[in-house]
Amino acid sequence: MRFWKMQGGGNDFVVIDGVTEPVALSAGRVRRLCDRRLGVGADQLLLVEPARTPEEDFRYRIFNADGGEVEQCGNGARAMGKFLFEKGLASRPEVRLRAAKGVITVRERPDGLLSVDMGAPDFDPASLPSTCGQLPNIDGEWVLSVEGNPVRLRTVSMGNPHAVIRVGSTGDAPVTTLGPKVENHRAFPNRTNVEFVETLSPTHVRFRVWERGAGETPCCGSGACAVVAAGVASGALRKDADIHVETPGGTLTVRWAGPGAGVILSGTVEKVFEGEIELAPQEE
Ligand SMILES: N[C@H](CCC[C@H](N)C(=O)O)C(=O)O
Repeated sequence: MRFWKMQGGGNDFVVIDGVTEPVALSAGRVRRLCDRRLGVGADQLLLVEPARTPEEDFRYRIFNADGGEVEQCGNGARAMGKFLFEKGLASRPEVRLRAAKGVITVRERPDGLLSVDMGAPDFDPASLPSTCGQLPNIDGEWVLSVEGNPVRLRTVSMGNPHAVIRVGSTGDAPVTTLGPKVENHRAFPNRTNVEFVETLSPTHVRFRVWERGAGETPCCGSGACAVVAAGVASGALRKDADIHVETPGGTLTVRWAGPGAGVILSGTVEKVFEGEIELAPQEE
């Protein structure tokens, strides 16, 4: 099976062309391809397939390293756009991708950055889905009990679920301890991504992320969108302005003009290498 290895902010992907010829992907095959010892290694696997309706140019499918197919991936959309442009499957400067929760448009900017309109955020906890709407709410934050301890968070759906937790400093945030407990909390029937965010100014945030189905990753595009949407909703971040979003793997620029507007995610993305991998048939 041929693939491209790509990364954006250190969030890395195996990208597969299912347009030129159909590709069958079982959860086991996805886990093998994403395995950093037994396969290529990646946070997610991205598969592009032919369009099914006139509203999109391609169908865009996302699988986490644990093999589960999910609704959205922002850095992945930017990588997929570059893949399609470089392989000549789409003509620059833009391409419409049908993700599980709607069509998103990826553009290559004159400065070479790839940007994507991720669509409007949904702050209704039920949209994640989650039962957080039944919890106490303090200043717009749900108070979730995690092993008896109160954790304040905002829920944001970008198509995929996000729980955004404010911290004093990302450096000592409990990403690997509290992250999985929130990811797998019964309040999130489909689990959730968990962001730990430190606001530095109305146009500058820093966050670390525990990703659903992948663990701590260096950068998360949809997470950056959720962080900025939550920050604008709380008044901590400026509306309709370029927000500088720092992650351990690199920086992204995110802009949200407010309710009803799409969240625009921009940043670099690169092809690391391309290759071919033999997979045993039993991994179908
Ligand atoms: N782990 C995410 C999918 C990948 C999101 C992230 N890599 C991004 O750039 O948006 C989820 O289960 O919803």
